[in-house]
Amino acid sequence: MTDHEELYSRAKELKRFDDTKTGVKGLVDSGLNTIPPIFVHPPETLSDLKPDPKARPVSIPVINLAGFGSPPRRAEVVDKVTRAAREHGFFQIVNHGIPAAKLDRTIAAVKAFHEGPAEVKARLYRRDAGAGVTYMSNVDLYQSKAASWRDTLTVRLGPDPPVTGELPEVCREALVEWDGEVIRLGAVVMELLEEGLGLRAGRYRELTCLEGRIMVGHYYPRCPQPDLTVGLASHADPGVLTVLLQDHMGGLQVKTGGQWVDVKPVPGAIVINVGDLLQIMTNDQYKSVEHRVVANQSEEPRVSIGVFLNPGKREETYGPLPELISSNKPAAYQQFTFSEFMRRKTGVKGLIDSGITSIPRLFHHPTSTLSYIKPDSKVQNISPPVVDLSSFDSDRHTAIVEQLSRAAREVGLFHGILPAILDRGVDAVKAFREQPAETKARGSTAGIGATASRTDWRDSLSLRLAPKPDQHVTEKIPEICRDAMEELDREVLRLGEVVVGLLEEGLGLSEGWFK
Ligand SMILES: O=C(O)CCC(=O)C(=O)O
Ligand SMILES: [Fe+2]
Repeated sequence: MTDHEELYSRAKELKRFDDTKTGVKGLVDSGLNTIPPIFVHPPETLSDLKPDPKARPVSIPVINLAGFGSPPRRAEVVDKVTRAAREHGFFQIVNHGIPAAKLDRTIAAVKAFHEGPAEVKARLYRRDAGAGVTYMSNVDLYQSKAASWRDTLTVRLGPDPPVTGELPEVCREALVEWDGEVIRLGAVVMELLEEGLGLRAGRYRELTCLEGRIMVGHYYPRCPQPDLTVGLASHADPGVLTVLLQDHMGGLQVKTGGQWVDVKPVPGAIVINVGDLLQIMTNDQYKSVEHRVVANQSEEPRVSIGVFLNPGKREETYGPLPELISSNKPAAYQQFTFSEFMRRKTGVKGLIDSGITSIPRLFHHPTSTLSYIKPDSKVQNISPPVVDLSSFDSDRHTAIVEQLSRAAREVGLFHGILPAILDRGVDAVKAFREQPAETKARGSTAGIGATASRTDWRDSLSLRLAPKPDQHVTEKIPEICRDAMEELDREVLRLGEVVVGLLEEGLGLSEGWFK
């Protein structure tokens, strides 16, 4: 299969899976023993899943909140919470005041939804970011390189409270109650975290940090090939703080000190982690760290419920708090609005336009990738050959075939030249990118992909032009670049035929062999 055919068949498989509206649980219920190829992760992800024999014993702190309200214990608790947020960005809390029975009830309610009637779930199955309640498998199904073994119920809880009637009946009461507990607990933790930085009490409240809440109820069914996929790919949470309730199954891992560490389930504990925005607001004092969930290999499904606490005022500007900036610690980030930060569809350009001077953590690549990018001093300066195709049907023909074959064998890269059309194509794509964010958001697939595992410094406008471009498709091309894109497509096809013909000749193949 060519790369293009492979992409095309993958897209069809994704759509087919999505259209079942029964998620990964539906696959498991159908009794399969191998996972579909769309779930197989690339080798670099899979090799990183294996336990590291050189790993040092590190554990994520479990902090006892008992007595945190009164002076002698308070300082101790503040110290522990602050230290954990600085070192690991993750900690668990016990004796937080929420009875164990309520934790169990919340988990059971989400489990009951996932294990409930397929029709109820199918009715909520939609990829509509604006909807209050949605059920789907893999929020980034069409953006990620590989799908993960997990289904999710998502509920928008704030700033506007959900229309409770939209919540599935089986978990309605439990989730509304859980939201109340998270608001109370989120405030306790934010107060401890701000006290540890010497901030004035209630600073987070002024910044509406707990008002924009999104709840995700994840369901990780048994995976028949847990070595080939993951439950949730490595990512950092974009918001301020995440309050996470996990059941007793385990599988959540955090990257700390360069190694993956299990967040072991502790009865009655709640997991707290720092999000990107809190790292930014604290000017890098608290860390938002990468975490992931391995695929569940047990018969019993794993259930977890995360609540992401985000600012309610999305148009307010956020950035390092002035109290945390000094000449020793200059601002590591500029101010930007939360919607600028979160609105996937404004893409990287949206971030640049908002005036950032350092790139948000979510764009940082691991050092293992970055070391490849450094120039290698031992390598000579080689650049892809430029082959001049003008008058290729004249006496230069043999020389051109020779040059192209050599370029394809040695470097695999070269280009023919169509200067005017190339320039028009490039200008058209630029014109598209410079349009107002709303225009682009309408049809664009560009994204900053905050939930994707890694993010690159690029936005893309993708147009599916083959195998059969038709009127319907071309009409969808944004008008501002439609003519130039169509012209470029025609030229690329023409050039492709010429180059392939010359390559066939260079290899001694019959004319039309590739076709
Ligand atoms: O399922 C879990 O334990 C982790 C969930 C998570 O990290 C998330 O939803 O962002
Ligand atoms: Fe997360």
